[in-house]
Amino acid sequence: MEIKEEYNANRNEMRVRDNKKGMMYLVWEDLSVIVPNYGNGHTRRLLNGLSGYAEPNRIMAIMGPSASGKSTLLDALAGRLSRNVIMSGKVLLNGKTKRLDYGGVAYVTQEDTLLGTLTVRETISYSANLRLPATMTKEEINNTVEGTIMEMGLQNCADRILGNWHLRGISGGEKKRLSIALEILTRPSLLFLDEPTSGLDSASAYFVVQTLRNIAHDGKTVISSIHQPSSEVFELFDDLFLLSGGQTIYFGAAEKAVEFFAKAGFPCTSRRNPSDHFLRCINSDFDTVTTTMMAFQRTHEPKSTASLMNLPTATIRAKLIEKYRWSEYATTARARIKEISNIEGEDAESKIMSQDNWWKQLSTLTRRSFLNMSRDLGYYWIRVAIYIVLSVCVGSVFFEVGTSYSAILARGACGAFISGFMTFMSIGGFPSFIEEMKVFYKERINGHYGIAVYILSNFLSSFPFVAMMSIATGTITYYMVKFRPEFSHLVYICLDLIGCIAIVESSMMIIASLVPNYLMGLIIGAGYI
Ligand SMILES: Nc1ncnc2c1ncn2[C@@H]1O[C@H](COP(=O)(O)OP(=O)(O)OP(=O)(O)O)[C@@H](O)[C@H]1O
Repeated sequence: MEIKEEYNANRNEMRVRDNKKGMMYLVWEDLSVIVPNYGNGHTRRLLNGLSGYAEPNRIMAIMGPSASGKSTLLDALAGRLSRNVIMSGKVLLNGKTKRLDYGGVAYVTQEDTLLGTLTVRETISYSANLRLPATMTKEEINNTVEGTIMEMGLQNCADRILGNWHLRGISGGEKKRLSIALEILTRPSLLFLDEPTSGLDSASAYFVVQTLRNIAHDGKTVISSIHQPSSEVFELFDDLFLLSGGQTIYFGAAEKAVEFFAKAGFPCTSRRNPSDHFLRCINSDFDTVTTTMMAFQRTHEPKSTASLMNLPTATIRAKLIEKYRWSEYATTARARIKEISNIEGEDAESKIMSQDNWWKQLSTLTRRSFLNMSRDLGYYWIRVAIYIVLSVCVGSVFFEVGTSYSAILARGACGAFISGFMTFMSIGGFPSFIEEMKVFYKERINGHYGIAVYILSNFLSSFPFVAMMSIATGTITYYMVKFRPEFSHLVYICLDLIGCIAIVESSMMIIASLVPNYLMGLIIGAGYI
């Protein structure tokens, strides 16, 4: 109870601060996205001349059949389109043309990118320490973390690990709620969500959208794509953008969508879920199947739907597009777009500029990375064991290699073995490393921290493991083989030096097993620079 009260007090404080920062009005006009080289030199249109707006205190649903362009629209608005597509048209934030890769904007992706070795509470806590203002005290941060856990209904799994490819952890729905929790933690002024309710049961979906609605009605702008919401969930949305094949079927107040469909000649019966009805009218993916099923369906469907069955969906879709274009809803939307385009809000604070707590970020990332490495068996522990076994093997084969003539060849072979085996084994850390890279990429694109902080934190967190592996393997091999240069023979001096170099090199190669971390960080970093 106490935590909840303190959490609310913190939230009120953040609310006042955020309101000072200003609200976010987003407008897009004649927005098109094309793929120029879509096989055989064809061009494919993913979005076709879309116009709309999103304003504070409202939550918008982007709905449409699969592959209708919902994620592409969200990506276009959030400035996250992939490089192989071309965007045209205008996207204005508070009346200005800008990329949205700066402060106050958060994006919850469809895929949950999380570190499987951490618990729910740890994940939220590290994220809070990375992103909440440096002025907040430890207690305030803890209260915010606990409050967010409660808000997303994650109390029961707060201390369970998330799980990854070899560890069973929390469920998919809990992961989804955690991904949302991470983004709402800082109460962003503009929040994009790509299918936040996928994988959730109907009650969880309702509570999640209810929370998003509360956030929106707190002066924030929330835009979310959603697949088939229940009627209760649908009612929570203020605005609706209905898409099909990258074209606008309807844009306006969600409660008026049913009226639009009725006026267009495709009414939804009172007992039918409106979102089901809309999708049924505009999903033309199965038109050929529909034709063969028509006869069967006409006898089984409710009356209003049966009337739809007489037309192929592509025809219904084309009619709706045309009706919307000349409707009062489109006229109202155009007028509001014009109004909002002229609203001059405050600039969003740059994320890069807001990174005033560099040291805090470095220590948080280092601790998180160290915890991840130490908990993930595959990252270092298994390799430490294998390296030690391998050095004992190599040491036994070349045990006290001696100074005879045949020892010349043996020394050469030993050097080759050491560097070969050890280098090869460095690949073992890759799966864990790839998981971490995905998290880094997501956090980097969301502007949580800079590349330099990430690379440095990686170096610091992996240093104890590298030192342990190098010392263990290098020492074992050196003492078993007994590379001690015989100063009377030049050949031995050379070979032993090479052997020693090989041991050093193998240690370096173990360090090189970390190099991917640095290299990838640098490569990605170079991409950003
Ligand atoms: N970068 C890209 N290059 C080529 N095709 C793309 C690209 N991005 C999206 N597409 C295509 O555009 C279409 C729309 O994709 P999008 O992910 O926006 O659909 P969606 O409505 O979000 O679908 P779903 O509900 O299934 O997630 C798909 O056919 C997809 O293959």
